[in-house]
Amino acid sequence: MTAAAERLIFPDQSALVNAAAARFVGVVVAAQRERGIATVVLTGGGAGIALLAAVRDNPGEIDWSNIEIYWGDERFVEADDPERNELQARHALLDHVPVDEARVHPMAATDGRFGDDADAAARDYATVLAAGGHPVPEFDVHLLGMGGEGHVNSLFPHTPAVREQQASVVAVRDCPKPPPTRITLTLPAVRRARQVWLLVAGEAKAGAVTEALGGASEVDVPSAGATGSEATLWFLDRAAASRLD
Ligand SMILES: O=C1O[C@H](COP(=O)(O)O)[C@@H](O)[C@H](O)[C@H]1O
Repeated sequence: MTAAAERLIFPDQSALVNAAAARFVGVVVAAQRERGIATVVLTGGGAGIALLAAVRDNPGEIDWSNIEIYWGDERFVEADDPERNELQARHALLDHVPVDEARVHPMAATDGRFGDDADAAARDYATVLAAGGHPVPEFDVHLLGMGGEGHVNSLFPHTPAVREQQASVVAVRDCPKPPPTRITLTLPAVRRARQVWLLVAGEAKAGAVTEALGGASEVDVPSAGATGSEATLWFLDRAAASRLD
């Protein structure tokens, strides 16, 4: 089942990030109370990393030993490259809280076990996702940023990756946004999440927001296909929402 998208509009990115961070803490704590463990998917990008820094400032009652952490996509570069979504997430949050490293699941880097074989790295991450017995866990929340052309994770318009219906994770080459080689969860994997949150700020994204929420196809505007089974929340600042009715 897919939930109708809900729009939450804030004056600016800072207000958006603070509201999303507070809600993220609430979802994690509620999942830990209900199921003992929370399962989240992190994203890169400006708002996604800012959310992690805001959670670091106000972590509420999160039990850091009982949170499984995955990434929705990764730039396929060396582990210490500042472009890595993992590295940015570690600097913003994970290096500062007592997470259980066995529950932190970064995607491979080019200086890791698969070298520059992005397909092998993607296959490996599919195995990581499947370790719990389902091809993809039922994530409590999957965070997403969105690019100005509507990309989410590393799913760009009109690419094989955004059309992928079988694999949970694929390698992507020749991305229009650098770095060119990436690894990404596919839309069917994103849709395993109970809640999908899109964190979108800035006028440059207003057109894609309007198209995604106006019924565009996911091949044209990948964010249109990013939905959760229980909730799909669009956290928008006024600029990003400026072309909505
Ligand atoms: O390249 C990426 O871009 C998106 C959006 O980033 P933003 O800075 O425009 O918000 C991001 O969510 C994704 O994880 C990342 O790899």
